[in-house]
Amino acid sequence: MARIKFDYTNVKNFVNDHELAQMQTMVNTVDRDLREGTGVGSEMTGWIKLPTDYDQAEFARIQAAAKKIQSDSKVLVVIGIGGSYLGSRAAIDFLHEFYNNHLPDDQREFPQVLFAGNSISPAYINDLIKVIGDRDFSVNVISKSGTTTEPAIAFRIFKNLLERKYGQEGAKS
Ligand SMILES: O=P(O)(O)OC[C@H]1O[C@](O)(CO)[C@@H](O)[C@@H]1O
Repeated sequence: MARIKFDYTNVKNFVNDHELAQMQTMVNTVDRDLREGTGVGSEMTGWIKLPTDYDQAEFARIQAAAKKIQSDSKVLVVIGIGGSYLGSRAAIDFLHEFYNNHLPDDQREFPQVLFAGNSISPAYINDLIKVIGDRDFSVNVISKSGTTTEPAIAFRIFKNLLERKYGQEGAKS
């Protein structure tokens, strides 16, 4: 795995060597706790092994779904609130140029990604539906519990729109 290098050369004008050495002890302890799962809250650190230890079959299913959406949709509506949508938003933000989402369809390599389900504003949903227009769209619902009110409302609205546009069976694929 590629290693991340921390270049603190410029910090040396402000922080003395002995201060950095003191911090090293703390860094070593935290590093060991994270790697060995011995620290407080270690049950929440499964993400550390994600780059190498993950469900490969599930990953393949996600990649196949992404390819299908890229081939048949101009818009992907990501429904979720809080941590359940900010992960995808962060990944999209760091992988794309800033205004990628605002480019015309023929200048974007991937579908426009729009977000829903993070409020109960009917105006927001109406505006979003207007932006989608008559373009083909897909929906990705992200919810750990499946019971959160805001995404549950958005899911019902977009499920209805998908069924009206593609029929009950077509809406599922
Ligand atoms: O993923 P769920 O179950 O819809 O829950 C969403 C909630 O979970 C959190 O992501 C974390 O508690 C909140 O920010 C958000 O309101």
